Amino acid sequence: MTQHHQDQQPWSPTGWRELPARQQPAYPDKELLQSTLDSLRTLPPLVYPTEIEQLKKQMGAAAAGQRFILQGGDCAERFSECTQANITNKMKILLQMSLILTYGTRKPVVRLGRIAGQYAKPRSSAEETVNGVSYPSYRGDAVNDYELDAARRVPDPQRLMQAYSRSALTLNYIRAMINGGFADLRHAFAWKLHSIEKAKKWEEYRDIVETILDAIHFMESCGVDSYLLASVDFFTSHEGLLLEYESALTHRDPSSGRYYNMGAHMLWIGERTRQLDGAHVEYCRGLANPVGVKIGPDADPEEVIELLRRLNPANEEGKVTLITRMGMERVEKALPPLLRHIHQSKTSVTWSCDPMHGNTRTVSGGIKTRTFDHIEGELESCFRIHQENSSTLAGVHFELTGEDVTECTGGSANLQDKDLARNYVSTCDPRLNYSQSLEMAFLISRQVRLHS
Ligand SMILES: O=C[C@H](O)[C@H](O)COP(=O)(O)O
Ligand SMILES: C=C(OP(=O)(O)O)C(=O)O
Ligand SMILES: [Mn+2]
Repeated sequence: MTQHHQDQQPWSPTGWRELPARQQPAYPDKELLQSTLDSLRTLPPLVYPTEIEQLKKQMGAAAAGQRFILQGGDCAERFSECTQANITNKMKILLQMSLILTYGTRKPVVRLGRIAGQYAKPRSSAEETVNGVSYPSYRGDAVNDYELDAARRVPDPQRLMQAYSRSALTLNYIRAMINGGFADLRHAFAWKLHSIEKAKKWEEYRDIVETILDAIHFMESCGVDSYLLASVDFFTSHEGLLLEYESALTHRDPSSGRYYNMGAHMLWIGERTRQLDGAHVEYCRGLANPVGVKIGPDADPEEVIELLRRLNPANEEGKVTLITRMGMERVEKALPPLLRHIHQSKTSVTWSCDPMHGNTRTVSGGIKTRTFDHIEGELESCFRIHQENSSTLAGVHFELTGEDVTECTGGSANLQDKDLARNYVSTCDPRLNYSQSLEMAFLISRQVRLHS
């Protein structure tokens, strides 16, 4: 099969098995894997095709500058964190950020959580060594246990079923909250989090909410019905890493004949698994879902164009989002040629910036962190470079949490490396905490206004 003809070949949800698949768990118990996948295939989908199409339309509108995408959540969700408090706090920070962004940019925000399925992680190294002992690396709760115990680090297929169930439970609660009016703008003061006293930006947020509430009261007193403010669209996404799991959740929609991954509204392909002739690209090319691809600083522009042709042969708007994650230092050199080549190729792309993954540094003791100023630096460069190249940055992609964690340094509380140990909770990459996330939303609003 030649590279150029692969996209014309027939596609099936499991056709990727013919191609090399990176970052897949080596399950010792193959029979248990098969029976788990068989059960997963029979279970009801988590999302519905019309919702997926709705998101694709919104992503297309964002590419045209009519909307702005906020994609965010944990690096790795944990099964143990599938609790009311945890889900509520994540929704609170995402809703607060989206309100700040809507107000600041005057654009509707596409709310896309890294949530309800973000349970699998690609790793740089297959093993980690602690106190001279080697263990298989933790690959997310869908694969193995975080606990440092050799037996518990062995990939267990039953975890796939737990991942599906926890995703369903999480999404069920999100839907209940939204249907119940939790996202109603008139309740924007109630999205208060415990760590509010520490969030210097809360005052600024409160002023925005007061202005919005005044406007709503004015509208209502004019007789305008404001019931529409009671509900919002909220979509789910995760890295489409574990291909056996993802293909078990892929179903043909009988009314359109198209295949949808019904485990999430959007999937993305990671920087480590986006090889042109690899299994992840092959799997994703047959999906009708919007698909993201992470793009690091070493990506070859011609290869990215080929990737776009492969993933989006019909050049459908909103179908592919390129999420650049180049790092503050490398973005200046690496992004402009990519934008120019893709512009010339006339392929339709939604551009997003992940200012987290190119800015990771390890401090003594082996803790991974990211500096607020570096994150902001990449984001600002990205906005400017897009404008200089007549391109639109349609959204942002963040690892963040509503909790008061100490994982990234800087921000208004000016966390230092020495503070990281205080409340470092993430099992993989460092997330912006509640106050840093709020602050970031104001910075993004400013950038969107400056560059549109
Ligand atoms: O979340 C992204 C990757 O899984 C993560 O950055 C890899 O981390 P590692 O380099 O510690 O394996
Ligand atoms: C693995 C991730 O990112 P990347 O593929 O960009 O390294 C991630 O988003 O957690
Ligand atoms: Mn990550």
